[in-house]
Amino acid sequence: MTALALRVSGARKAFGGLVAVNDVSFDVRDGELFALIGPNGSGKTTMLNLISGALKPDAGDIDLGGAKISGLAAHEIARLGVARTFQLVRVLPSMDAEHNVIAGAVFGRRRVWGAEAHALARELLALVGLRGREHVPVAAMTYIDQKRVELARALASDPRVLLLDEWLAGLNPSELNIGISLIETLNRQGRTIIMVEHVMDAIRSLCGRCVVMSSGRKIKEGGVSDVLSDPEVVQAYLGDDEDA
Ligand SMILES: Nc1ncnc2c1ncn2[C@@H]1O[C@H](COP(=O)(O)OP(=O)(O)OP(=O)(O)O)[C@@H](O)[C@H]1O
Repeated sequence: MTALALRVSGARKAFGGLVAVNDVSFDVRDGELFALIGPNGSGKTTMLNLISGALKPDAGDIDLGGAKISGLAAHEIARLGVARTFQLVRVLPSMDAEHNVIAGAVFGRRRVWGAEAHALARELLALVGLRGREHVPVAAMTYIDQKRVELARALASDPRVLLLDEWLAGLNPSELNIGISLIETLNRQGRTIIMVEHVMDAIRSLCGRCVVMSSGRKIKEGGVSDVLSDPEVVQAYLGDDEDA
């Protein structure tokens, strides 16, 4: 059996009276492509923020490769091997694509500099479909290309766990197919990925296991096809539609 990459045990985070993440636990093993799903506002992004250290849990523990990371600062967690993309892309707009990726290489787990960092950046930009666009300022790129840059930057740190927060959102159907096969390629290369996603076809085709959150709680965990046909899960999503 492969090693444990990430363990979340009893994580809790409240914003005032609102418990956004309520006693959530799950394990992700090395090499897994794992989904965190649930209706809008169920706590998925907050859970990613707890893992990456953008927020500190009020209770519970998060371990990376068996070592406790909860409570550490975000930059320390990044160094230890957690990288992420954001729901609303965060790139350095005045810099070109290559320098954005180099920034990831410098601050992550794999610290490379100089010519090695440039070569790594070019390799990763090619992997995400941006060969030949290394020197385009990111501000001049389309949204999908900015997402690609952000993903390449996250990969540049060689993370043990990669967090993708709705990376496929906003893509048109052909971009979506490209995005899905890119994530599949990353996982086939051995990358451990936790994806928060609303595109269910992508979850079905990509992920082995998932956790479903609703109102801050984990309501289901298991194989994707079993979980998505579970009546409680269907009801959680239908309830969300009625609220919308
Ligand atoms: N910084 C914050 N301050 C106060 N409330 C917050 C904060 N961040 C999130 N929340 C609230 O916590 C709850 C969970 O939000 P979160 O963004 O984690 O959900 P989500 O499942 O990622 O939603 P979506 O699918 O819409 O992105 C929501 O009610 C949200 O309004």
